[in-house]
Amino acid sequence: MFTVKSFRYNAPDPLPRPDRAWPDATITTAPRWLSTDLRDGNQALARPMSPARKQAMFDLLVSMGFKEIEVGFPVASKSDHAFVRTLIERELIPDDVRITVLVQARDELIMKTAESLEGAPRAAIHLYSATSPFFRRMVYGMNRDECKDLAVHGTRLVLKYAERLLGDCDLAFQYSPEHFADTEPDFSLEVCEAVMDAWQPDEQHEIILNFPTTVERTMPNVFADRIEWLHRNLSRREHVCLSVHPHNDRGTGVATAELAMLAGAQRIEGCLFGNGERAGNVDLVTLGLNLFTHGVDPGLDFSDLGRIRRTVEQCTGLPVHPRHPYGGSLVYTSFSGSHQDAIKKASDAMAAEAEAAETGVDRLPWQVPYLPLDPRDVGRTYETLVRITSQSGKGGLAYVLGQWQGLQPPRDLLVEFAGLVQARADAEGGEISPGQVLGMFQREYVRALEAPTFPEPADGPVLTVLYVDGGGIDAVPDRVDAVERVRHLLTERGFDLRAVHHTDRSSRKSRMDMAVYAECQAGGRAFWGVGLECDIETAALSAVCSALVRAGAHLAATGGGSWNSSNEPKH
Ligand SMILES: CC(=O)SCCNC(=O)CCNC(=O)[C@H](O)C(C)(C)COP(=O)(O)OP(=O)(O)OC[C@H]1O[C@@H](n2cnc3c(N)ncnc32)[C@H](O)[C@@H]1OP(=O)(O)O
Ligand SMILES: CC(C)C(=O)C(=O)O
Repeated sequence: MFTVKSFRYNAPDPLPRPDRAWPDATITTAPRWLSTDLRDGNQALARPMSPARKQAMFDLLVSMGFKEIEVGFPVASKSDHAFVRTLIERELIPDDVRITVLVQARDELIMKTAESLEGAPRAAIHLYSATSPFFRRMVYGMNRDECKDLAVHGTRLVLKYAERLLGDCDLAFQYSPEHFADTEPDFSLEVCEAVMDAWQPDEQHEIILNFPTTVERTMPNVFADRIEWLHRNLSRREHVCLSVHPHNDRGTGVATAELAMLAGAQRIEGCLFGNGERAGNVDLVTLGLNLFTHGVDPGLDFSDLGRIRRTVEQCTGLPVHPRHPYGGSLVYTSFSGSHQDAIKKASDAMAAEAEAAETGVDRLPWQVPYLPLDPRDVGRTYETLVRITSQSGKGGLAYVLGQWQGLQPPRDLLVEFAGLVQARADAEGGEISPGQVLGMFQREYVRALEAPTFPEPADGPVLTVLYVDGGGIDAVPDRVDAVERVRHLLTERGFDLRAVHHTDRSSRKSRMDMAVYAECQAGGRAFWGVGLECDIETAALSAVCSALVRAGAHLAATGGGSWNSSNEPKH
């Protein structure tokens, strides 16, 4: 039985903050980003990245615009060390990019780490030591002072080896009190102050103080309170870059990072698509595109998110979840009818607005419901926007028919067709692909007219309405004439044609590409037929023929009567 174990687990104490200001703040600029895909991400893989994959990841990060890239833990393995050396010796680090390497506060390790950076034009050493009471007691066996001394000692060692080995390098320094979120706030501050006393940050030498959740155990607001408290209480604040390193154990890494920014964090460390230890590091794709969708420049290029996803999947060997925010294969796809209907209507409305304003849709504010952004802004197409299942309705079918064939069937036809598609989807239980939708539409409504052959209309159905949609009819100045020609043609043949409509904005592309939808009433219900032909007359005849044949077949099958369906034309 699953029982609550409050003796084992409890919420960390919040920091009393009666004067918190972050809830009223807004994010107006992007933070500095550090990608730790090649370090925290890589160390969490069952099969760490090969040199080629590391290089592909590095190239991707550079191409996206990352300026700070943690490239490994050089003393952890030969391959981490070799990768750092390759980047330096082959001069693969762009001038505006700083690589970072991680190391523990241990003499031998810091020396080797500094050695690994020899020849680098610019780099950062990232020193970490744990500060939480758990860790002090269970792992280090240290009291607070000893734990603080460990961090200070490590900082002095970085200074010592930097001076000895890295004189020509523009070297930055970063310190992380590991398990910060589980550490007493006053102790975190005390350790950071002591580290700063050793590093002596000034205008020329900032210090990056990086606060990790390490294991996410607090709610984002509790973390934000801590960050705001540090932001206000750290000395030498103008020389400190306040950085955060959220993990995602509670599934709130993104919220933690965003609230931390409100609270004063200037830099975020994370991984693309949230790779990293356990439930991952904070996802930089989501964070960046959250900014983008609020109109804030993330400073990172997400214009080809498909390429980013494929590269990350190849490098890590981990698939991105289909529902992953912004990048998942399904996140711009809607299956349910009312969503599809709204997407179709809003897309059409935006296209009309753009046309009226003589501008592109991409110049208008995004106003399509159920879609967080225009998929084209991240290099995704509209093709998979709408997928048809038993949850779909006429709006979705209108979208598919419009998108794939430029067809704009009238509403009543769509209502009928939706019934047919839904019956099939219900029976088969799966998705009906666009190809299947088009095939069903073709088989059901469209009949090629090899010769202008007709069933006799005499004692049968009444042809009520025609909808004409064609590039030709829109393009030619005599479009009224064209419609009149059709009316004449059909009435001459004895059809009682009640109305002819034509589309205002044709989606058919060429003059030779006409769509005509004909409705006839028979046996108390409507039957639709569609003609897709090169000229309006043939398309109209074809549509009428199809509607009549369908009506005739139905009446015959239901015993509702029939009419003379001779194939001989009247004329
Ligand atoms: C939250 C994070 O992601 S931190 C990054 C974690 N990444 C890694 O651990 C990958 C790289 N690390 C390694 O490959 C190895 O741990 C090495 C190469 C650095 C060291 O290996 P080993 O000497 O065999 O040590 P091992 O990892 O088993 O034990 C760690 C020792 O370092 C101490 N230690 C752990 N963290 C730190 C630290 N930040 N600063 C100083 N000492 C530390 C431990 O207390 C332990 O001490 P002990 O030898 O007295 O028991
Ligand atoms: C080294 C630090 C920043 C870390 O990875 C963590 O605490 O999660």
